[in-house]
Amino acid sequence: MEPLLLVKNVEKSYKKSVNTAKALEQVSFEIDHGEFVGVMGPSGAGKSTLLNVLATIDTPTNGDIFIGRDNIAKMDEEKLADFRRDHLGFIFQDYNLLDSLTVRENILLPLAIAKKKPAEIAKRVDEIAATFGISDLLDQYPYQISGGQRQRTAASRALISNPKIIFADEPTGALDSKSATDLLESMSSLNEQHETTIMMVTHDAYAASFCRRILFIKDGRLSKEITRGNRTRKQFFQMILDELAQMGGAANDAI
Ligand SMILES: Nc1ncnc2c1ncn2[C@@H]1O[C@H](COP(=O)(O)OP(=O)(O)OP(=O)(O)O)[C@@H](O)[C@H]1O
Repeated sequence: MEPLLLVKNVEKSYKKSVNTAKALEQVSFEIDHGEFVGVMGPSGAGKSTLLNVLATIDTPTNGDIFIGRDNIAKMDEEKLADFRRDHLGFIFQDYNLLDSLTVRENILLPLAIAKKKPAEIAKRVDEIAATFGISDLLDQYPYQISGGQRQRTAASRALISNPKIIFADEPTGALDSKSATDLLESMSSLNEQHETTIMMVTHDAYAASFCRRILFIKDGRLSKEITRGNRTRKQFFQMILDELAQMGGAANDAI
C-alpha cells in the first residue's frame, strides 16, 4: 500500500540579508495511514518549518510532498486551498477559535463551508463532541470555557470533516497538565479506534510519549527515529528522554 504522506528530499531556505539559511535539508520520510507520529528536536531545528511546509502553509524550496497521489509541493494556490479544506486538519497552540461563534458553530464551520446537509452536520458534531468530552459545552462561547476545553473544541473542528491527516503544532503548549492529558488521550483514542492519522510537533517528551513513532530533527535534517512497539507509554517516555539527552540541547527543552 502506498504511504499516506511521502516526503522526498524536501528543502527549505530562507533568504537572510546577505546569504540564505537552510531550515530544512534533504528531508525524506513516509507516514502510513493510521500512524500517530511525533516530531521532536532542539529549538530552531526546523520542526515548525517542516510542519508548515507539509500543512501547505508554506512552500518548500525543493522536493516533493505527496499526500495520497497529490503532490502538494507542485500544486497551484487555488487547488491547494481546496485541498487544504477538504483533506487536512490543523490543531495549533493558540486554538484559533472565532469568539463570536459558539463552540458548536466553531466545530461545524468546516462542514457548513463545504455545504453539507444540516442533519449530517448535527450528527457529526454530536459524535465528535462526545469523543472530546465537550458535549455539554456546545452552546457556550469560547470566552466562557477553559483553555483545555477550547483546545478540545479546536481539535473537534480539525477532525469534523474526516481529514486524511491532522497536523498538530505544540497542541498542549498552552495547557495545564490535566487538560494536556485529556487532549492527548482523546487524540490517542481517535488514532487507535478510528485510524486517524496524526503528525504532532512537540517539545514535550510526555506529549510525545502518546505517539507510536517519533522523528527527531536536528539542524534541519532528520537525525533519528524511534518506535514505541510493545512498550508501555511510560517506557516510551523514558526512551524519548534518553534520546533527547543524547541529542544534547533538546533535553532541557523537554523537562
Ligand atoms: N520566516 C522565517 N524567515 C527566516 N528564517 C526563518 C523563518 N522561519 C524559521 N526560520 C529559521 O529556520 C530555522 C528553523 O526554525 P523553526 O521555527 O522551524 O524551528 P523549530 O524547530 O520549530 O524551533 P522552536 O522549537 O524554537 O519552535 C531557524 O533557524 C529559524 O530562525
